[in-house]
Amino acid sequence: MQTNQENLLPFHGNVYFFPNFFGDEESRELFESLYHELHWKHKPIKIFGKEIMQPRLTAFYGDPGTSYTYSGLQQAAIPWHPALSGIKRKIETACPEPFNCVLANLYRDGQDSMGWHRDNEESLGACPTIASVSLGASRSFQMRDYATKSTRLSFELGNGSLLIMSGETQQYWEHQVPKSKPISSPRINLTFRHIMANF
Ligand SMILES: O=C(O)CCC(=O)C(=O)O
Ligand SMILES: [Fe+2]
Repeated sequence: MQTNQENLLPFHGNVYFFPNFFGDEESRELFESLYHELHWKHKPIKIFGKEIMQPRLTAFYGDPGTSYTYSGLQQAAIPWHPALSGIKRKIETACPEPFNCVLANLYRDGQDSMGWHRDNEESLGACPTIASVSLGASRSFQMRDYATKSTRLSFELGNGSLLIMSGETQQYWEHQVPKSKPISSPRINLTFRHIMANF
């Protein structure tokens, strides 16, 4: 990705952060329409062969024929919601990538979370660019070196922020959104991705 932004990773990969990519008012309106209009589902994932419910709700949107498999869960894309395609167009001004889908996560409150993982599915290619938009409650997004589990970084992903991960990030770094007891309001996160054909 071409940008004048500072790379926030110290080595192996690139992370760029735009704290106010969407204005407060616009972000609040987007949150309301996505919260009420996306087809949120509570789905299981397979971990070591065992099915467990994800600690959050999800929805997967994208171009016709796009499907995404992760942690034993296959999802076919629902056709773009107009609010999601509007957000995608705006992101593409900062990050001109051919995104063809978006995985939406709804963290209902601070009890919802996402554990340590890498977005390194083969269908994303070797060096995927992932654009992550946050709306609603602010949550911390932590990263650490995958091999050593050290060099921890933490970013506060507030309402209207955009975080872009690119280059070797998904090979060398893992990330999570930990639980946060005091948070009682919801957060929506949208990760725009490009899934290659034939997966
Ligand atoms: O909620 C977030 O900020 C992260 C979401 C994420 O890591 C993912 O969808 O793979
Ligand atoms: Fe992720």
